[in-house]
This record gives sequence, C-alpha cells and structure tokens, in this order.
Amino acid sequence: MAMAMTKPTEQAAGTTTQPPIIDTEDVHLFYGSNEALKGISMSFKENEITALIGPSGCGKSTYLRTLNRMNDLIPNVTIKGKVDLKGQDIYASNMDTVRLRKEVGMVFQQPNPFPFSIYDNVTYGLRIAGVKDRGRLDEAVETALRQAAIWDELKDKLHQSAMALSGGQQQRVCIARVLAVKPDVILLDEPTSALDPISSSQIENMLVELKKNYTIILVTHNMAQASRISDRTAFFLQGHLIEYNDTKTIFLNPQKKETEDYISGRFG
Ligand SMILES: Nc1ncnc2c1ncn2[C@@H]1O[C@H](COP(=O)(O)OP(=O)(O)OP(=O)(O)O)[C@@H](O)[C@H]1O
Repeated sequence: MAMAMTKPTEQAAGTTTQPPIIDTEDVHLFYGSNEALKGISMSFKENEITALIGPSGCGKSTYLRTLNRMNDLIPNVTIKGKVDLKGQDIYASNMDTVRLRKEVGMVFQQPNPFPFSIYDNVTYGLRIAGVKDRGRLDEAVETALRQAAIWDELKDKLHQSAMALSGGQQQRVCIARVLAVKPDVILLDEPTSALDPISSSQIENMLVELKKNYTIILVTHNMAQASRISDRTAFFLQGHLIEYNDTKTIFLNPQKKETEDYISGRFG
C-alpha cells in the first residue's frame, strides 16, 4: 500500500513554544531483517495524554518501547533515528537505562504485580534506589496509592499480598509502583484490555487526573477510550505513522483516508 509521507509532527506542533518532553525523529526499528518501524517522527507535550492506535501488528507497542529503551531487552533489534527526552538523546552510549526507566515508567497489558505485599510492590523502586527511611517509604506508598485512586480500598491491607487483589486493583497497584519513583512520563500498553468495564473506567478517570502532573502515552485498541481520554491521537499502519493530530480531529475530521477507514471500522 502506498503510504502518504507528510511529516505528521508538523500537524501536531500547534502554536505553543513549549518544547516537547519527548521528541522522536525518523525512528526505524528492525527485528532481525523485519522493519517494524519505518521512520517515525513525532513529539509529545507535557501534561497531555496521547493515544497510539492502529491495527494489530502496525508497530504501536514497538514504538512505545523505543521511548524507554525496553526494546534493548529483545535480541536482534536494531534501532536508528533520534529519541530525545527533555533534550537528551536516550540512545547515547552514556545513558543510564535504569534511571531512564524511572523517568519514563511503563505499565503493561497484563497486571504484573510482584509476589510481595502491596506495600513492598509500591516501594520496590525506592528500595532498590537505596531508600530505607520508613517514614519516607510510608509517605510514598500513601501518595502513590492515592494518585492511583486506590488508597481508600487498600489502606487497611497494605501488608497483604498484591497477588490476592482483583485484576483492576492489581493494575492500579502497578501504576502506583510506577508513580512512586516519580517519573516524568508514563507509558501504558493496553492497560485496560484485560479488565472489566468498571475497572477500565476507574483507570481512565485516574489517567485524566494524572495528566495534571505527568505526560501519558497510551497504546489502545479501544477507540472509545482514545476519544474519551486522550488529547492527541496517532494512527499507525504497517510501521508508518499515518496521522497525528488533536483527538477530535482524528475522530471527527481525519485528514487521511487510511485513518478514516480505520476509525470507521472499514479495516483492522
Ligand atoms: N519481540 C519481537 N520479535 C520479533 N518481532 C516482533 C517482536 N515484537 C513485535 N514484532 C513484530 O513487529 C511488528 C509490530 O508489532 P507490535 O507488537 O509493535 O505491533 P502492535 O501494533 O503493538 O500490535 P498489537 O496491537 O497486536 O499489540 C509485527 O510484525 C510483530 O510481529
């Protein structure tokens, strides 16, 4: 299929002069010889939610993982192009990837709590960073669980196993675990697709609250979710970024035929 190759970043740049928190340019990613990302240029503004949408296999998760170098953990991956976080090249040889993944935290599709207590899950990142002060850890647990909108439900069972919680509660604990290390950016890869509608809606409401303090980038197959909570939406197809714009424009007035076909359910 012929892909329109206008530079989508320019559509999304708007008139603000605030520099993007993440800026990516011409990102290519190969799994062996399979080119999964074919030159992605897009940037993200602080305190916004961006949704990445597109049919299965179009490269959304792969692109998300380039933003905190999670693809480094996969063998035979080659990445070309630029990914800057607050003006710093995250692929520079001196980049501390542990620190990077604190600044750009990640939440996965399946809730993945550690087989520890709720308290130990939320304090995990702080404790490996050497924080031992009980008062500081207690405060961090309360703050993160409040931000994840689950403090009231869990405050009396912090020392129970996180594995015994429902899927929706586990996912909010996983989000609290990311929040506890005070990231700038939170990447979420289909965070509600394994959850029931009530848990999904609690997480959506939480994300809208969180964007006051964080930049949020979300892969979702749920177009209603993208249109409900995101400020901007990026449509991917076959490793290309087809269109990136305000969410309203993408859903109500898409500029590209491929986007229109996808959001109207004509393919994918
Ligand atoms: N670990 C991997 N090793 C090899 N190829 C991979 C790997 N992960 C993804 N791919 C390939 O890269 C391409 C993009 O996959 P990716 O998972 O990024 O797509 P996606 O849009 O997130 O799909 P989905 O919505 O189904 O999760 C696909 O062709 C896929 O098979």
